[in-house]
Amino acid sequence: MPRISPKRSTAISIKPLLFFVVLPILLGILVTIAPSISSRIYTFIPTLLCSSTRVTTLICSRLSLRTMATNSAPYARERRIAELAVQRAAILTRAVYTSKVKGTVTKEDKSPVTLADFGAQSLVFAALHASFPNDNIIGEEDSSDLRSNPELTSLVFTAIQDALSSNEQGAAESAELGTISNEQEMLEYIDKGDCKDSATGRVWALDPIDGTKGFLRGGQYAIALGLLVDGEVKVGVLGCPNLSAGEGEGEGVILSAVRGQGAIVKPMSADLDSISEPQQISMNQISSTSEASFCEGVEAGHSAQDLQAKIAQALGITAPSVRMDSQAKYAAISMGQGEIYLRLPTKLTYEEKIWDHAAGSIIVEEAGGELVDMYGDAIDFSTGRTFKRNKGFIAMPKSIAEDVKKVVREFAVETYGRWKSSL
Ligand SMILES: Nc1ncnc2c1ncn2[C@@H]1O[C@H](COP(=O)(O)OS(=O)(=O)O)[C@@H](OP(=O)(O)O)[C@H]1O
Ligand SMILES: [Mg+2]
Repeated sequence: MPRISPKRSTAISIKPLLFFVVLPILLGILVTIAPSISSRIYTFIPTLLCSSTRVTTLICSRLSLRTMATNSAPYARERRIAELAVQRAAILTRAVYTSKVKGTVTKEDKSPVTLADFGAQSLVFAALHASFPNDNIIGEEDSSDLRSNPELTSLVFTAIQDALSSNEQGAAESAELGTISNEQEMLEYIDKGDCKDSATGRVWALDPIDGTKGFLRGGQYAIALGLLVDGEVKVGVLGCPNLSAGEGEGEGVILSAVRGQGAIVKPMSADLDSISEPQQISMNQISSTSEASFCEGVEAGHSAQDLQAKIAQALGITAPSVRMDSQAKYAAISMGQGEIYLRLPTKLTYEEKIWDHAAGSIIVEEAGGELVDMYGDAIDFSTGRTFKRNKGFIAMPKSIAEDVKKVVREFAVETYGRWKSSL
């Protein structure tokens, strides 16, 4: 039962008194003296309203001018901090890859995690906390494997200190990106990613190393960071240390996108703040599915490769699939290095993770692509840490989207039936 506060019950008891006694007296006085003052009241009230509206408008316009001066486009600051945080995390992951000790442990779900996953997560969360302390965060890792392993904890902390000292930041930048002073603080940052709700407010989703198996074998991997606002991805940043923007370009790219503003790529080693006109990226808007090449995951346990091969054949694709770990697949097709990404489930009980798609999805969409599930339905990012309304993810350029969706839907219905979410 809702409780009535004492204040509210007093208000109820004096209401009749106000209504039946005080109000008639005031009305009486007003009627008597109205002829002399009513005209003044009637002109005073609109004047008051107008001037307060003008003051409000003036304040608002001053504030928005200031905001525009420092932050010319929506989410400019979020994109910038996310890019810098991902770049700093990549310094750590690259250093761990070349060092002998990777600190690999097996998680409860049997997947590997390395000291680089923990270090990257801690660095990115320190940056988000420094710049956006009120935002929520969903992160793949937690600190439980570290808290029971002091040796690994110390290795992660050392890797973080090395990355911080080799990242040549100015004082202002390190204030924006935060630092990590001791092991306890590092563990606390790692555990900031325990948010469960992705439907309301501002929520960042991070995979500190997407494609950990790819990372370990020297293949593709990605540091993937997305910002959701009320369940919709608004900003995405993908750091792909082993991917190139094209022939003759160096290895290592950072892709980013803001909803409605297109997608861009920058060299990973660049001074990101000094790039005033970054390179826009766009998908190949081919006219027929038979011209496409398609990407899929390396691990046979992560997507139904046999079914994907049949779908490719039905689409008239003759080129062999390009197998690649991580969201580098989204990055590759967004830069026109391939056209279609197929990820159909090996079992319907597996729920795809929000951090495995948040950043990649917006980059593909802003590069002129479409991302839907295997039945052609929109992807719903509002269901928490995992996707509860979608199975099977497909991405392609808009120009061939209708044809691809039709074929994939037919195979999906035939293979899995019409899966229904329990939500
Ligand atoms: N059964 C199953 N089905 C689908 N996806 C799964 C499955 N098991 C794990 N994962 C997630 O796959 C993430 C790696 O995806 P990839 O695209 O790199 O897969 S692949 O290795 O290239 O096949 C991997 O992310 P990381 O753990 O960050 O590497 C997992 O989140
Ligand atoms: Mg991961």
